[in-house]
Amino acid sequence: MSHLFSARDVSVRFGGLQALDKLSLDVDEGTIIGLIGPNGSGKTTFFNALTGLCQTAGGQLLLDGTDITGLEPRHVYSRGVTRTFQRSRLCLSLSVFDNVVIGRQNSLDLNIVSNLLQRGRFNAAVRENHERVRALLATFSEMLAGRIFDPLHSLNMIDRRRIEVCRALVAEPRLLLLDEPSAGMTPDETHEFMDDILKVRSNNPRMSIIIIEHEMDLMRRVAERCIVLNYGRKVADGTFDAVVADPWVQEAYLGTS
Ligand SMILES: Nc1ncnc2c1ncn2[C@@H]1O[C@H](COP(=O)(O)OP(=O)(O)OP(=O)(O)O)[C@@H](O)[C@H]1O
Repeated sequence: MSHLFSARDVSVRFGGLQALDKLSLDVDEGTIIGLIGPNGSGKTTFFNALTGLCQTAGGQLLLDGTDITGLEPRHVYSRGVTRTFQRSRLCLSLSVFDNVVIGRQNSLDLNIVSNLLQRGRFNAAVRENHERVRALLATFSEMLAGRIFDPLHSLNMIDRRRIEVCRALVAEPRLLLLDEPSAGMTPDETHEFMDDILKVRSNNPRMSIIIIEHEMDLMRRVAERCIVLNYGRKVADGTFDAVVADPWVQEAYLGTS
């Protein structure tokens, strides 16, 4: 069976540290995969390797069977892999609209001269982008959509996270990578955010999502499959219930054995 994405024996080294050690995993179209593991187990490194932000020392990253190993981040992005970051990369002084629309940079004409000369085309592009961003914000709430031109710094934590997700979604990815999206949220906000992810999923049934999370309730609710890393190696792969029942996972990660 062909997979949307596959990692084959992917290794990453930082000097003497083996951050990923022959990691192999498959992601099918339209699935949500949870990636869990202790701090420093290589989860973010995997996202960085996949999005071209760090070099691999071996192995292959395949998107639809095409080797994307070593591609520059913008080329991975234009092939339909987008992401959020553990630490926010939003620009607080810009508007919500600006922060989201920058995710469509591949389709924006940023040439001032051509935009001045072709005002009709420019205005149509602005209208189209406005409608697209507004519709995305409305996925989360009409209230957020109504704040499209507010400065980002006026939004609370959960709405900022939603903006990061919208920025990753605006390019209509095939594979969305979410790196600890609930970090810094209260339990109530985390609960709301779970509903958000499920909404995103039902609006984009063919898109696949890999989500790194320490919040186990969130994983239980949204992830169809969980993969557990430890010291850069895959140590478990299965449904949430199967993975958390694994004695190794209980002892090493959940501390409940
Ligand atoms: N750029 C880098 N240079 C050197 N070492 C790095 C670099 N990036 C990550 N590491 C190391 O690689 C290992 C894996 O880090 P990584 O951030 O992928 O872990 P993680 O599972 O995402 O952890 P966390 O849950 O804390 O975010 C860690 O030991 C980390 O210190």
